[in-house]
Amino acid sequence: MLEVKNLTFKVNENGVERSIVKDISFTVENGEMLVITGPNGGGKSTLAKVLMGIEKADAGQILLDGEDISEYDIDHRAKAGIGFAFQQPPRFKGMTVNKLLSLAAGETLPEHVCCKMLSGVGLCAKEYLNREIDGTLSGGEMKRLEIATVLAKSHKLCIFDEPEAGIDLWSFSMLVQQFERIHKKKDQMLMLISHQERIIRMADRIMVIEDGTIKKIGPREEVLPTLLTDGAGCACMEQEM
Ligand SMILES: Nc1ncnc2c1ncn2[C@@H]1O[C@H](COP(=O)(O)OP(=O)(O)OP(=O)(O)O)[C@@H](O)[C@H]1O
Repeated sequence: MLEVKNLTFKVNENGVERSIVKDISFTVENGEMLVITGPNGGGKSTLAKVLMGIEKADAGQILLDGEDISEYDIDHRAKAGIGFAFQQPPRFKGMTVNKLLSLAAGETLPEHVCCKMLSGVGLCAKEYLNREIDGTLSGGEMKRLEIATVLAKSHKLCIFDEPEAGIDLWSFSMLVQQFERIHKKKDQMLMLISHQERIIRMADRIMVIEDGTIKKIGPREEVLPTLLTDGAGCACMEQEM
């Protein structure tokens, strides 16, 4: 279970302090899929970064299965069980796709396992397995590789920030299937930040973040209809792909 208590994150812009995440508290139950949505600039990605340890909270507490991880750095949080896409996968000479997947999994993966992972995110394994992670990969290919690295091993909590961004319809469908598969097993918590109706519809609970605060949180059946009718909700939700 993830418990987030009174989380606050501020930035200093030209000497003026601004709260981007304002005293946010919520929980994610074991096996639950929480989808976070809301208008652009509301603070969703920042919240994710604070949870991952990329940004340091100014106040508040984060507990993962009762363990206080608030002061942990990124590596320590990853070890504690938080999985998230590499924002910038390592791009040094010799880092191939299969090496990256093995790195993410924490063990040397046999080729057939890497192939399965790549197919799962819509990448044709044969073409990618030995390819170097460099500037020749397209944005959509990189995004899917990032997602494959998160899925490479089981975590207590997986965080995906707009997994739909920049990927084609076919790959998006494959991703949705991956999320459904993980969700069905109920052994990992999933936190997905998304504007996509198809992803929002998979949620057990939906949390709407606006202006750094939780505007709504509740079961899908309760919150989804309000997104469809609410002005702000409509603005933040993209049509089904
Ligand atoms: N380090 C920073 N310094 C200054 N402002 C920041 C910083 N990080 C985020 N912001 C601002 O905080 C606000 C929230 O940004 P964030 O990326 O978290 O929003 P979001 O809800 O994920 O938006 P979107 O739906 O567009 O992805 C924005 O106004 C952004 O410009």
